Order: sequence, then C-alpha cells, then structure tokens
Amino acid sequence: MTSDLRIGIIGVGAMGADHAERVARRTSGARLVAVSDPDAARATALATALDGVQVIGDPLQLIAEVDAVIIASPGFAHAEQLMACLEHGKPVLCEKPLTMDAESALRVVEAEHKTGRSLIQVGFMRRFDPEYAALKQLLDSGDLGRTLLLHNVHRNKTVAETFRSEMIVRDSLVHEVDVARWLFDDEIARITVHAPKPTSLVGEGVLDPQLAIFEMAGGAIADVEVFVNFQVGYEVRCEAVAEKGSATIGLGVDVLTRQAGHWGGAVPDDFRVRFGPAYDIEVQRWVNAAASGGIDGPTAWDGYAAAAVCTAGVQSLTEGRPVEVELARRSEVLG
Ligand SMILES: NC(=O)C1=CN([C@@H]2O[C@H](COP(=O)(O)OP(=O)(O)OC[C@H]3O[C@@H](n4cnc5c(N)ncnc54)[C@H](O)[C@@H]3O)[C@@H](O)[C@H]2O)C=CC1
Ligand SMILES: O=C1[C@@H](O)[C@H](O)[C@@H](O)[C@H](O)[C@H]1O
Repeated sequence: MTSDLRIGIIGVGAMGADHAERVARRTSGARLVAVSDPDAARATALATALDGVQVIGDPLQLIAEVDAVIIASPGFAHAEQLMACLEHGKPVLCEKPLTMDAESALRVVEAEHKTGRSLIQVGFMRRFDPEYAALKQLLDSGDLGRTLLLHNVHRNKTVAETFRSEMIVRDSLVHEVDVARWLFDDEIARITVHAPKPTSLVGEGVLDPQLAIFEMAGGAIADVEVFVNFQVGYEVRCEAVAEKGSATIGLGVDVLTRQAGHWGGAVPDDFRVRFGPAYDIEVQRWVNAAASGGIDGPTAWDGYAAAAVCTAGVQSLTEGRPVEVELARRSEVLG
C-alpha cells in the first residue's frame, strides 16, 4: 500500500504526454493513475506505454476518481475542467493560460475563493526555471538598484496552422505577461501590441511576429518580441536593465562547439527541451504541496491577471492602439 498522490492528466497531446512521463518516471510522492483525451487512441497508446494507467473517457469522471489533477487540454477547455476540480475539492496544476479570457478567469478565481482553499496552481513554469529564478533573486536583492526595463524575446520554431494572431497573445505572450508581473512584482496597467510586416511563411492574415509593450503600474516598461514561426528553433531571452547594471538570461551558451568549419551551440527545437528542468521542478513542488491540499506556485489570481492583460492585448492588436488593462480589485474579490 502506497500513500503516493494519485494523479490524473486531462489532455495528453504535446504537454500532457510530457507531464505524464514526468509524473510516471521522475516525480516522487506521486503516481500517474489515469489519463483522459477525446483522442482515445492517443490516450490508450500513452497509458499502455506507461503501464498501470487507466484511460477514462470523460474528464469530469477522471476528476472525481483521482487525488489531484493536471489539466493539459487546450485553453478553451480549462474553465469547465477547473470548475469541476473545485467542486470535487481536488488540487489542480492547470497549464497556462488559466482560461482564454478575463471574464471566465475571474469566475474561476471567485469559485476557488468560495472553497476557502488554494486549489489551483497555474503552469507558468518559467518561475521554476533556474535561470529565471536566479534573475528574480538578483533583482530582488537590490544589488542592481531598481529595475527599470525588461527586454524579452520569445521565439518558437513553428506552430500549428490553427494558431492565429489572437493565440499568439493568449497562448504565447501570456508567459511574458506573467514574467513581467513576477519580476517587477507589479501589475501591467497598459498594453500595446504592434503587428509589424508579417512573415510570408505563415497563413494569410496571421500577424506574426508581434511586438508588445507593457506599461507597469509603477512606471517601469517591458518590451517583448514574440515570433512563433521563427523557423530556426526555440529561443527565450530576458534582459533586465536596472539603475546600476543589467542582467541577461537565455543566451544558451553553455556548450560551444567547433565542427566542420562552423562554431556555435545548439538551438533547442521546442519548450520541452529548454524548460524541461523547470517543468520537473514545477511538478515536483506542486505534488509536494498538493499532498497537503495546497499549491506552491502561481495562483489562480496570477492566471486571472494574465488573462486580463491578454484580453486587453488582443483588443490592442485588433484596434491598433494602447489599451488600459481592466483588473478587478483584488481585495474586493478575495476579501
Ligand atoms: N507551459 C508551457 O510551456 C506549455 C504549455 N502548454 C499548454 O498546454 C495545454 C495543451 O497544449 P499542447 O499540449 O501544446 O496541445 P496539443 O494540441 O498538443 O494537445 C492537446 C490535447 O488535448 C486534447 N483535448 C482537446 N480537447 C480536449 C478536452 N475538451 N478535454 C480534454 N482533452 C482535450 C487533444 O486531443 C490533445 O491530445 C495548453 O493549455 C497550452 O497552452 C503547451 C505547451 C507548452
Ligand atoms: O506555452 C507554450 C506554448 O503553448 C506556446 O504556444 C509557445 O509559444 C510557448 O513558447 C510555450 O512555452
């Protein structure tokens, strides 16, 4: 008899399958017991490969049957599945974005508040990345003085054809929204999303790349280039500029080789390589916290605040102007 936390995963595409392997093979105190995905063949193949994992067709039934849940379904499915986790009192690590818009995200925050518990952790894994964590520690130490600016680059090799302009804001830029709120420890008051001449290597009408400007409530500014069809590989960089110095992460320069007339390092293909250690730390810490019914990471409120910024960001992209972020008063929602 084991007291391991019995985990169920909803959605086993790229991210869900990665988490399944993580929970099954290298997370202590947890056991993967069930998966659910409308693509039954995909769920069955994964369950078979991982041994001892049940396939449950209905995600709401999975929620009822396990101790804790990882949601890795597409963002549009998160709200209903999160509400079911709250109804059953189940701790849940929900992949970002919390939901696809500010309104539904706020409903989730309110519903969680009614339970009187912190059950939802949002998968903003960069907070667990050793490089980002070191940057946060350095900025918080005050050694560089006050942080004034952040320059961010977020590039994916390619994305699915269904990934339209809005998704670049809600699904990709949302990471920098969280990074800026976290590093500055401040809210984003205003966002502008510019759409430069798009790459010709994507479908008609897709605005890629995008250049976003976040104006923080306290006056600092962050800029973000987000380019999801960069072709080369996965690159995430952040430079913080402070009063007495600057600090940069994500240069990917740990191994430089000279070979066949070239020198340089490798560019990872996607986030599973670059942020693998961050997901490992994130899931292990969530499991440890969930075992006592809590969380240890970005909260539902963080997910809501990010959704509110992205909602304003999509409006800015559509209307071609800066848009103020409408954020509910935290004290009114959470008491
Ligand atoms: N933290 C991170 O760096 C990353 C987070 N993500 C997030 O993970 C989630 C999943 O993304 P991917 O794995 O890239 O997508 P994906 O398209 O590879 O996989 C999604 C899976 O969910 C299944 N699905 C569709 N509708 C569903 C529903 N209603 N209920 C349950 N399952 C459903 C699909 O059949 C598919 O197997 C998204 O929220 C995404 O934003 C994705 C990539 C990286
Ligand atoms: O979260 C992720 C994906 O969903 C998103 O589509 C990518 O742009 C991000 O780089 C990745 O970290």
